[in-house]
Amino acid sequence: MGCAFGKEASRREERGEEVREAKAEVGRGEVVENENIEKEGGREERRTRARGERRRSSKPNPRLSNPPNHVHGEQVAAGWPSWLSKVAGEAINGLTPRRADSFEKLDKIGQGTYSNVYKARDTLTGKIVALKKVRFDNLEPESVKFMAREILILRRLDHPNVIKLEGLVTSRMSCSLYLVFEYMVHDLAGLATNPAIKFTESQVKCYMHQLFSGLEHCHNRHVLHRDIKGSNLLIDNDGILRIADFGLASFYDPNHKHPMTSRVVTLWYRPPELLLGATEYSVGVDLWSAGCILAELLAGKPIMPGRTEVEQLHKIFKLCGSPSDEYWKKSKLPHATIFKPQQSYKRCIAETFKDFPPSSLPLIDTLLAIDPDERLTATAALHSEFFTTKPYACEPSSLPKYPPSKEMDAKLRDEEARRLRAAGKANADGVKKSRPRERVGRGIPVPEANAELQANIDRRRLITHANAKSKSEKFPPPHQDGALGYPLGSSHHMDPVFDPPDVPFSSTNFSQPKANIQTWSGPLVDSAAVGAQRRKKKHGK
Ligand SMILES: Nc1ncnc2c1ncn2[C@@H]1O[C@H](COP(=O)(O)OP(=O)(O)OP(=O)(O)O)[C@@H](O)[C@H]1O
Repeated sequence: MGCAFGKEASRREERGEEVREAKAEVGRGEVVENENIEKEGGREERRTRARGERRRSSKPNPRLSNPPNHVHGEQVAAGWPSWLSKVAGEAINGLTPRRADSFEKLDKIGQGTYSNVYKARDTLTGKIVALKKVRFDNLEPESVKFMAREILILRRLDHPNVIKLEGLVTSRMSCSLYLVFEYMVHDLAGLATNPAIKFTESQVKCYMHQLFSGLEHCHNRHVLHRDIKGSNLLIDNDGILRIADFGLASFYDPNHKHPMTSRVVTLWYRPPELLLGATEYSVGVDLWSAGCILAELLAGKPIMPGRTEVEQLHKIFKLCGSPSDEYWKKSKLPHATIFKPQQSYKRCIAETFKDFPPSSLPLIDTLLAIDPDERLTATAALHSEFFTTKPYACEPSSLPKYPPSKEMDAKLRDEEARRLRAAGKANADGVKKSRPRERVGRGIPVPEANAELQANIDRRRLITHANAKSKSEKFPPPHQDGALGYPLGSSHHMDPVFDPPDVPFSSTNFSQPKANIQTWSGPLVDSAAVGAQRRKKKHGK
């Protein structure tokens, strides 16, 4: 997407339109379900109509509209702040807020683009919970509406493999809102990236079975998650996996395809149709991500860690084959002409993953189909050979009890390792100075994928802080994506030069996990200290 968008985006930025356009992108994308969320007023509506885009109905969407006055009054009387009831009345309908002082905050356990997550004790029940504190910049209606959509979606779902919203915490005078969830001690990314943990085939089946069951439920309830990745798959101490973070999720209508934004799903797990700009898509997007996760669990590392959208598509085509001419013609994807590779690639899933259990290959093959219509549904995946041949999925309760492990811990571990490597390198440099010949023939270091991911996350945070809180801005705007190694104004064609050499997936070892794994990853960030640091920075600016 690099430079065509990049130039356009810089021009827009010059005109001061970037933020507005980002919102409009979401507005265009989700006209039907989120009509009232994403429309900003008459001007936007006129623009949509002028484009001739389909609108299901001119009636307000009752799920998302402001409540009538008497409901608003009732909600305020029940303890909800007026700003929340005005903008997100439907999302909180029928609920009563819990008071913040009925929870005891214990630790900060996670940080998202627009939230901080804390471990806390419910003082009424003694239960340990996770409190997701949603940040609102000046109570901007846009960000409140996004959070309202997340709440509405969470309330629509009820399944053992989907995180359960247990309540909301706020008060009439409060400017913040906490979402209460059951506390989950691990996430799949944290476990999968722990070098001390190697999953067996039946353990991989156990996690994947739970993922497909959760996805089946979401899709049956007409919810697309749109950000399936390891760090959003939370796992408790009984081995139960729950799909979490519905911040990018959307309702969809399987019978009436409607346009949605293509700027969703974390890059490594983003399907080709979204990279190519598709705005009409369906459950296939989540199934592509699930296919990436299945292969990642078996390989022991992410299978397509692209650094830019261009590089991501290139990695996809190299593994999954470049699309046929028929597909290019049929799909009419907006960026097809820009991204069509000059060279065609043969699909090589079976060769690349030759060491994987044989029953996994047909499943991976169909989940990673370039054409989303060819991907299995979650229900079909659950009935696939992968789950019906031995070794069967183990029981979640038989999974080993791991020490707490989250992607955040893995990042801290990576940072520590990097720090140690840097320190070692500094020492070695001192030594090398006296022995220059040793430098000859040194290997090229393996690219640090997580550093890229971290850079992305940091940039996402920057963007989110800088702009209005549109969830579509979680991903770098195209002109910034260009800055990641795809210079503005250079060729749009994918050139293998941009793709670092891939490491083959050859030595996967399905060994039993070690019994006594002690890989505690250091103290969690002290929220008070972080808060103080942030305040300092803010005032320092
Ligand atoms: N129920 C929970 N139990 C334990 N930890 C949790 C829970 N929910 C979230 N977390 C932790 O907090 C982190 C951020 O939560 P979440 O992904 O919901 O927020 P977000 O702002 O939408 O994040 P992102 O920017 O990644 O989309 C998660 O990666 C996870 O580590």
